[in-house]
Amino acid sequence: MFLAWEDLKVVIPNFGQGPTKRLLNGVNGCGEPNRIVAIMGPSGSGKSTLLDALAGRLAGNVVMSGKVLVNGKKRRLDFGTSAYVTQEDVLLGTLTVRESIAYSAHLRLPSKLSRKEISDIVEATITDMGLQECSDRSIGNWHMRGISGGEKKRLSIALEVLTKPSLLFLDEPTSGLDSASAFYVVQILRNIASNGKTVISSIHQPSGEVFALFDDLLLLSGGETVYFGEAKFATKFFGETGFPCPSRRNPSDHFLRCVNSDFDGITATVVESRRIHDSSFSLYQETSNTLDPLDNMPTAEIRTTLVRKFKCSEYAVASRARIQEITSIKGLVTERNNASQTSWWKQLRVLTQRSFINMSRDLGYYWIRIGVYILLSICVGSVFFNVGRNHTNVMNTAACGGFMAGFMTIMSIGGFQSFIEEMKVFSRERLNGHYGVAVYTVSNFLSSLPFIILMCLGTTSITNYMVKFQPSASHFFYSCLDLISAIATVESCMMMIASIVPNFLMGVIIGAGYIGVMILSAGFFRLFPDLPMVFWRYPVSYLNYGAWALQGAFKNEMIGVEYDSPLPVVQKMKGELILQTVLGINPAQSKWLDLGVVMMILVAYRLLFFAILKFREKVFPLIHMLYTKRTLSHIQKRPSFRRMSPLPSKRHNVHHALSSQEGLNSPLH
Ligand SMILES: Nc1ncnc2c1ncn2[C@@H]1O[C@H](COP(=O)(O)OP(=O)(O)OP(=O)(O)O)[C@@H](O)[C@H]1O
Repeated sequence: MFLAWEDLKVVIPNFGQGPTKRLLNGVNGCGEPNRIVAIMGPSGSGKSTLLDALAGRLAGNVVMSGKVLVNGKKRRLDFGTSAYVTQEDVLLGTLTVRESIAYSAHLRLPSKLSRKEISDIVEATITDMGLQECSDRSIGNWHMRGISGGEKKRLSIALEVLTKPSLLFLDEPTSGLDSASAFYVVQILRNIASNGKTVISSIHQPSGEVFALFDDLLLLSGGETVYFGEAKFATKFFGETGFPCPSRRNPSDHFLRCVNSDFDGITATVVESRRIHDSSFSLYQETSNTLDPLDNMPTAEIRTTLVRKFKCSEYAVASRARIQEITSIKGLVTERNNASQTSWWKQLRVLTQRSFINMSRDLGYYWIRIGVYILLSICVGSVFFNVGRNHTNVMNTAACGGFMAGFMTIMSIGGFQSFIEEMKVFSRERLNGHYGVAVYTVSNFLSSLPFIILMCLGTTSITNYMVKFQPSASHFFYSCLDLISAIATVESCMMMIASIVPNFLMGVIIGAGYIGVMILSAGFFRLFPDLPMVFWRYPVSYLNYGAWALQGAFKNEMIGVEYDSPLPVVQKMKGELILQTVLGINPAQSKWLDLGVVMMILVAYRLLFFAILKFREKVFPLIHMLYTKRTLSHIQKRPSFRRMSPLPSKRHNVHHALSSQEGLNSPLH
């Protein structure tokens, strides 16, 4: 796959009077099969932004213009066309290395492959990535120590290269790794590229050995190109520009040293401390001669010189010719071999199984909650022990039911961290085209169901036994089903919140707020007839899963039961009468209707969850395209934007103004 990008600009628009911040400013480049392009630059120079722009993953608040051509055509690299390995390793920590690769293989490789064939591919990938030694170890999470950082990175790459994508993006694959692990990772990229793949990777500060493995180098500083061309000629370019690389220094260190303004501060401190230290031994004069010549020149000046000289250099001419050649390639079709080729049913089965295994191994997902629920049921059971059928105990029964339902639903927030982790894995896999949104929303529900059933069976049996609610099997069955539906509803709602706010704290606040409103409005603490008419009664109590679930539970417990009466003339009071007069609930309406409504709300939440994921995927890019068009037409009118040209000469300025008009008017995303 040939990828070329021309005059790429990424800006954060400023609709006020301030300047528009440019993250990338007229960047050109290309990637070809069998070659690795290394994107280097100091921190904040725009490496990740460039990768995101090329892969079509830019954040919603930025605007991009320019051309990205895939095999000579302007097209989006969307789901499944290429693979992207993010800087952060987003993995399910409870799985082993082999399991992770195997599930990924089953999710994406063609259904027609036999188990044996898939297993052979998995084993070959493990060997290719050098993961044999840790293949049966868990990846690790908050309560489990797992594999090392380098192994995690190789696993992240393994998961993306399983389907042999033609184009691979990697965002700082060696960050946080020691030099040996970093070399190993890049060596693997070298092997991938050598098999005809195009590899584009940002990299922070590679060692000399690692640098030698790259074919092309794109050096960025402040969003501008300092050098683009063959990596081996970069040293020559720096030498010709007046900044030769000292033989003792690793070339990549030297390039970064020239363009990283952070060194100015460090250099000043080093020079000063050396002066103080050496002068005390009268050696200052001698050692100051050994200082780097770069120490005497501000980085901004070096950078400007390099950017200017590169634009007029033979290296820029050569790379422009290469880009031209690539953009004029005709007749090559874009492969979509990275998208999943597995049937819907197989994906559902594999995803449900994987999610179930993850939930069963992650203590925080359900096990801790199940433990807390059981303890709580024992406590509530002892407080309301054998509550009895005296009319004075009617409110006790109601309080016990309300407390259990309220507490059990609000505790769903306990699983929020795990919901967010799973959503992150989903987002990564979805962007790389592993499976569809529908299959995910269904599989996540199916895998959580056994745990919710176990949780509700445990608590209902303890409370029912201790409090002595109606003992018959059908009543027990109803209580259990009622609680299962209520909890599954809240869990669906939590998943939905996790899909909107990927931030733990915000998610918990929003989730708690939501459940709080639902509990308060449910008549848990105020009876239905007494709820204020507007808002709490209409519409909230009707939209509230808790109100329906509790109403059903009261009917289940009280209909058909007689309570001792406080009046001497009437011996017994029917449960139906108490329901109507004391709790304001209509006994004529079946308890199964209440249960049905809770289930409908549950389905509605799952559908909403699906709709939000779909919306993000389909409608966001459209909204973003309109936003880009509007923003570009807005900022182009501003003189401050037009004035800022990356090109130095007058001739270049005219040419650039024309070409950028063309590019800016045709936003890609
Ligand atoms: N969506 C965004 N909104 C606001 N600022 C952004 C956005 N994306 C990037 N930036 C800013 O753009 C600059 C470049 O960021 P980028 O992540 O591309 O740098 P980088 O070279 O990859 O840095 P590092 O090596 O530290 O990862 C930074 O100052 C960053 O804060």
